[in-house]
Formats: sequence, C-alpha cells, structure tokens
Amino acid sequence: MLTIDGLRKRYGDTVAVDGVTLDIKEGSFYGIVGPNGAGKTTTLSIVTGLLRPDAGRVVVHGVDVWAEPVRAKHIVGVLPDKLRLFDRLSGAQFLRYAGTLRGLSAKTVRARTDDLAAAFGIDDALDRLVADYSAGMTKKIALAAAMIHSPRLLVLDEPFESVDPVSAANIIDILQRYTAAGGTVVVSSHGMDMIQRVCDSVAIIVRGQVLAAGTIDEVRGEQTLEERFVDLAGGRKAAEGMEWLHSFSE
Ligand SMILES: Nc1ncnc2c1ncn2[C@@H]1O[C@H](COP(=O)(O)OP(=O)(O)OP(=O)(O)O)[C@@H](O)[C@H]1O
Repeated sequence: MLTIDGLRKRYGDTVAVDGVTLDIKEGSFYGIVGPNGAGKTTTLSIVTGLLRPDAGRVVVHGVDVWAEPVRAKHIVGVLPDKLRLFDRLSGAQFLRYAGTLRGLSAKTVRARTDDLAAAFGIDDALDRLVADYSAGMTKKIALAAAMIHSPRLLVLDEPFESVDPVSAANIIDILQRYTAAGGTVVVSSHGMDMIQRVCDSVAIIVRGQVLAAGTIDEVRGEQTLEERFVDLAGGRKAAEGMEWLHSFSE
C-alpha cells in the first residue's frame, strides 16, 4: 500500500531524514515511533505530499506521490502535525469544505458529516466555530476531515495527543474497523502502550534512520516496546547536575 524508499531530507545543516525505507502492507495498522526530533513528522509530511524530499521515492497504491501528486492525494487522508485549519468556519462548514475539495456531492458530504460527527462525539459542536473548539475537539474535526473522502490510506501524525481516553478508545475502534475492511493506517505516536496494543507493525526511527521495523513482536523481542524503544533511543539520561533545582529560591 505504501512504499517509502531511501527518503532523505535536510534543513540547512540538520539532517532530519537520513535514508528511511519502509514497506507498509494493505490493511496494516502501522505505528511510527521515535524520540522528539527523530524525523517522524518530516517523513510523514513527505509521504503525504506536503514536503518535497531531497532524495527518495514514495509510492502509494502504485502512484508515485511526487510524480502524480493529485492522484496520490485522492488515495490518502492526512492528519498533519501542526493543525492549520480554517478555523473561522463552523465544524459543519469545515467538513463541507474538506468533502467538496475532495469532489464529493453536497448530499454525500451532509450524510458523512452526520456520521463522522456522531462517531467522534462532536455532533453538538458542528454549528460552533472551529476556533472555539478545545484541543481534543480540534483534533477530532481534523480527523473527520481526513476521513471524509474514504481514502485507502490514513496518515495520522499524533492523532491521540490532547484526546481524552474515552474518545481515544472510540477513535481506535473506528480505525480498527477501517483496517479490518482493508484500509491502511500509519500513525505516529509517543504512546508506546497504545502502539503495542493497537498496531500490528511498528518502525522505530532515531536520528532520521529506521533502527527497527517489522511486526510488533519482531521489534520488541522479549522486551516491551517501550524498553526496546528506550534502548534504541540511547537509554535514559541520569538526572544529575540539576541540584540547583532542589535549592528553592525562597
Ligand atoms: N521547518 C524546519 N526547519 C528547520 N528544521 C526543521 C524543520 N522541521 C523540522 N526540523 C528539524 O528536523 C528534525 C526532525 O524534526 P521532526 O519534526 O521531523 O521530528 P519528530 O520525530 O516529528 O519530532 P517530535 O516527536 O518532537 O514531533 C529536528 O531536528 C527538527 O528540529
């Protein structure tokens, strides 16, 4: 469903992505994990056609993202990292915008808006401005917009950040039913327990490189995913040299 081949991206002197290669199968619930600044968002931005790589190729369901960006974007639904939404629209207007942009008819958009709002528990907020939504509600309306055109692949950058546990469980349920029906989900998250529980496969990215990738069991071995992650990310830092913090100014 998604082939990422030899991606590279640098920002000035900073190498953000250093040869990332991954193969993600149709129907997979695929987790991307890595420490802060590891290159996850940069990788996912390139995969979804939001950022041009210095080198490498991304192919989504047989379509080269950078050779045929419009075709590729029909296949993919994206929840970007920094949510820059048209927040002077109401929730309903925002979803209508997202659906119309994807070529859906007004009738289809209306029906899907109702279904998505009910599924995400934001039906009461559809007539309010997105600017007035809480962080979790904003995440949910952006997720709904990513799904409205029923894409084959959902690329979700930290979808559970700011989302309450009940809503997160609800979203996971929606995504699991989507993958069971043949949809593919790629999700970046810092929630190791969630990734271990929900995903079938995972890649650990550190300093722009894939240090481990495969099924959850292949990657974690005898350890928990979190232990394996901490090992590959260079271990925990000892909390020394911060004695001044305990000297209290008053
Ligand atoms: N627009 C930019 N300009 C310059 N440097 C950038 C830019 N975007 C990202 N970087 C740098 O590239 C590296 C990778 O960043 P990226 O956002 O991809 O990491 P991440 O794994 O998503 O991190 P986090 O878990 O903190 O969200 C970091 O060193 C970051 O400072």
